Amino acid sequence: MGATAVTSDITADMARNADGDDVKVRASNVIKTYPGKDGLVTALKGVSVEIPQGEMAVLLGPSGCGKTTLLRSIAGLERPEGGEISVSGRTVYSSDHKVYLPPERRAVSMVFQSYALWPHMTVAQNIGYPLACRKVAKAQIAERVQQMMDAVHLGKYGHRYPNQLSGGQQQRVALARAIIADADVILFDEPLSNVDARVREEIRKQIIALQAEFNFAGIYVTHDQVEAGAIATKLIVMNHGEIAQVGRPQELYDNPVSRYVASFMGTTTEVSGTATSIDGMVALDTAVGRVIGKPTSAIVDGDRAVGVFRPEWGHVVHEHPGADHNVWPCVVKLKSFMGAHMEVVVELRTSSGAPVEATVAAPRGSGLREGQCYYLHVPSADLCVLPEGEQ
Ligand SMILES: Nc1ncnc2c1ncn2[C@@H]1O[C@H](COP(=O)(O)OP(=O)(O)OP(=O)(O)O)[C@@H](O)[C@H]1O
Repeated sequence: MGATAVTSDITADMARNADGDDVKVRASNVIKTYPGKDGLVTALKGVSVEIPQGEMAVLLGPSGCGKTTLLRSIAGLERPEGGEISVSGRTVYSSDHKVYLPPERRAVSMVFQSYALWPHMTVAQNIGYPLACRKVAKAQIAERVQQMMDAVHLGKYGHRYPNQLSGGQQQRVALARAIIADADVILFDEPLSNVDARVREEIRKQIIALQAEFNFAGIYVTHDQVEAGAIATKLIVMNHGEIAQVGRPQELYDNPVSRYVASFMGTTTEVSGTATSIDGMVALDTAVGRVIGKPTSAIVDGDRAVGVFRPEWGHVVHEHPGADHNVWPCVVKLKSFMGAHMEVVVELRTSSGAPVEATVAAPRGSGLREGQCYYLHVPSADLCVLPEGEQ
């Protein structure tokens, strides 16, 4: 990293947002490029995020969308070309004011995918290391280490070395080490991708419990939508170095503002058409007839748009349900057993003759048969209408 100009201001007011939250990380208009084979690659195109105390922000998106670059820029492991980053109200990076604080001066802890434990140190020594660096008294370190080992259920493993632990246990040591330092902010770089599914779920629950106990602000990178939904209080979906949408996981699932976010958050069926607005709702003229839904992004009359719904928003029924909108005759093409429910693919009749397929979740025992005719009903209050745009 280049020369280090250090001027940082700390003010309590800077850390409050308009809602009065104590903002622990604020990134404003962060730009980062890398040299690529065919010129510069812009990994972050002016990204802004705000993470208050006690929130777990999850950066979610496909490979290459810029999640790790944003996390590493906040940690100080990457140096952006533009924008501003503050941690607990202190400017740690500013392109305008030529501020760059190195990682060790940013009051952030980090948990890596690779655990990054010292192999020659015991579990207790690894966990106590941040306190030993600060020259905390030995008796106090021993007490805090025991407390942290108990918190991550490794109370009896203090004397072991990392190579005598499973991957999941090693990651719990790394977690304890990150938390013992009392950092306001803990950054998690895909911490669970090296552990198996069962252990992953266990550690995920432990991270949630530890955050409730220690009240740090977390930023967590993953490309696993299920993991993101389970752990996030604030989900940040990224796309090509930009933020596509921010909100609680359920908001993004129920009210995506783009087809990209809709499909990234889970299975969708899409029906495209031309929009006309009616009383706050939008009607689409489509190949399956009129589709009515709620606009979750700005749509004006005449726009090309898509009606989007999730499997569990649709109902495949034997008799016409009597609703005025969004009822279509259909034929069941395929039924798959999914454990808690059946996934049913139905084909809808269209004016053009080209079939439209929809995926619907049906209760087990609903008696649907492949090849038989039914009605598909999607309540208009659930169905989202989104700009056709790019996916
Ligand atoms: N050190 C580097 N040198 C050159 N290009 C890089 C470097 N690091 C990242 N990039 C590029 O920047 C873009 C964003 O990468 P980044 O690693 O932040 O994405 P990501 O969303 O974290 O992906 P993944 O989930 O695969 O880790 C990609 O196009 C990547 O190829």
